[in-house]
Amino acid sequence: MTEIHPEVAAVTDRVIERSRQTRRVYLDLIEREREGGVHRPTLACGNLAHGFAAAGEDKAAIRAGRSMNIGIVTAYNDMLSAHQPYGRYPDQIKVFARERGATAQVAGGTPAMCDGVTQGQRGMELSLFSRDTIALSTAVALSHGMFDGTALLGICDKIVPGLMIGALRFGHLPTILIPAGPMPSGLANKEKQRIRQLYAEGKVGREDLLESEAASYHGAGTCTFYGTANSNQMMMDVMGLHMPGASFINPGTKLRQAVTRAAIHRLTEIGADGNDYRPLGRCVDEKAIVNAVVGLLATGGSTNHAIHLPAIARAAGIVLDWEDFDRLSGAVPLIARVYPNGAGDVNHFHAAGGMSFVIASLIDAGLLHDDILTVSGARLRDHARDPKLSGEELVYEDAPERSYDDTMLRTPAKPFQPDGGMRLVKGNLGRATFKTSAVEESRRTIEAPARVFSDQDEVLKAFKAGELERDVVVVVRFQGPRANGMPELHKLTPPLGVLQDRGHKVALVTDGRMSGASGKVPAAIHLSPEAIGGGPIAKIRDGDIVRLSAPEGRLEVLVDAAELAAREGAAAPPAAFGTGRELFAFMRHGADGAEQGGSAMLAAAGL
Ligand SMILES: O=C(O)[C@H](O)[C@@H](O)[C@H](O)[C@H](O)COP(=O)(O)O
Ligand code: SF4
Repeated sequence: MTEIHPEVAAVTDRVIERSRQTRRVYLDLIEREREGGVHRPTLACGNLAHGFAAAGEDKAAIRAGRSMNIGIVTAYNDMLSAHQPYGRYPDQIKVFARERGATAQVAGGTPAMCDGVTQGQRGMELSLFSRDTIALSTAVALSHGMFDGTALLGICDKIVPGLMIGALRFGHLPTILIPAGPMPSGLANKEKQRIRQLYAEGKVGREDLLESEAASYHGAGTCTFYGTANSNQMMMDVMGLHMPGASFINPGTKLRQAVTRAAIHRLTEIGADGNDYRPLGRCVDEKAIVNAVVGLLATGGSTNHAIHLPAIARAAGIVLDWEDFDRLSGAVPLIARVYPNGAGDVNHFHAAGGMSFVIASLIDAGLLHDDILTVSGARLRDHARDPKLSGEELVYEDAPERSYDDTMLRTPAKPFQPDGGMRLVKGNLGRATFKTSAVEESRRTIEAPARVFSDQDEVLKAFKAGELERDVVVVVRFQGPRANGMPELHKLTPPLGVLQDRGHKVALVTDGRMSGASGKVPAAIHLSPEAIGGGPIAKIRDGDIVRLSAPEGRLEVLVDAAELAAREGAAAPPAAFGTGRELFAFMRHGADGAEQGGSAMLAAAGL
């Protein structure tokens, strides 16, 4: 087995050391929950009878309590193309559970926001907090205490993080993630992006744009860009929380169903009453969390995980910060280019070798921890195998030695770039995330006059009015968790991309977020401290020179320190009403920083 890379080992030790106290508290909690928590055998008759009243053919087995009862937590809805296939999963899962003498019940559902539907709309201001709403819904579902194992049905952006945060508070239960897979490839993402830029320039009309979008997002399954949803799949793979090869099999295929079936069968084998107990809270340890960061950096994954991963880690008593990301980014090379970091999409990535290639390459280079507690029972290296059907039977084959497509995949020895796709930039404005994997090298240092906004729609208006036709650092503030819920500002990508393509030096600096599908425009995002509460971003004025540089790890406004300190910060826009945003005011008021996960829920819980 390859020695673990010294920097990966050092960061892992740093996380273990920093988390020692909180991790101890967490492990004690899940031990108490296992020993004395709310369980079917300890429920009163009235409780139990309510729990199995509608269980039909499973009633006797649930009542007897001699086999695993799986709690399904499902984020099914028709809004997310990725989650639409889940509508039929619970009935299938019940059949698969019965095949192993177990039972399954839908413990509860969670909301799931499609960021594609809300992108650029008011709903996006609920997006980040929908993650914590999902965590709360997961806790409500599992609080019934009827279950000995958990199956989580969720794929997209905040849904996997929310399900994980909620399920980790029931971390004494064995838990498996059940993906549904990407939609088949439609219109190429780069062509979609080209039509969007033409529309932003007024060169094509709404009908042409809609036609292009509908050809790209054309069916059931996850969107095929490598955004937050597909980054979630990769992370669950390298954390060992999926069955091997589960992530990128298309929905509605026999192979997809076979892997789901194998996942449920496996779940019935890792319960507390068996001889291979694998509780979620022990699977998600410091090594698994570091693996998720390494996988994210090596594949150019979504910047949103700079926010979600610290939140997931906190739920397991683990403290992860942006220095960890930055130090790992210096050691972990970029070995995959999937749109927006390249031309191909996740279907092409999967066909080119996909996660088998990534897991094998990173473990063999000592960059991933191989010795983690996987749900499959195998070492992580053995997850680098491809699921196939032999007749009706699921078999795993060694990934073929591929003359892999090196426009999509490279080995760590010959990477696309020597360092991972995500850097920490800091200076007199605070700390921010800068994703470099989709930004041309020549654009990773930008110094230009600022043009300051407090609203993304104002940026679009200024673009349309021709006010941005120059070298410019667009500063959009009051977009942090406590201001307006930290929406993604992905709608700014096409106009800023147009300016960039016209030869201007362009960058974005914001305390908000971008989509995992954003890419080509250099951006310092998640800037902390945010404008609300006095972050220096509130003091930047039109014309100030702002410099951001990924190679230098710096983000600065070039204004004399005394002058900057003497400036009054801009006033925050009024709190938003409408589209339900007022209902989330308590989450805005209590949210902590993006680096901690931007969560009022975790902050108030003392986690
Ligand atoms: O972080 C992400 O991956 C995004 O939130 C993604 O889920 C979102 O839906 C994008 O908006 C889709 O991309 P388009 O908006 O470009 O279609
Ligand atoms: S990937 Fe984004 S746009 Fe696609 S279904 Fe998921 S949330 Fe919606």
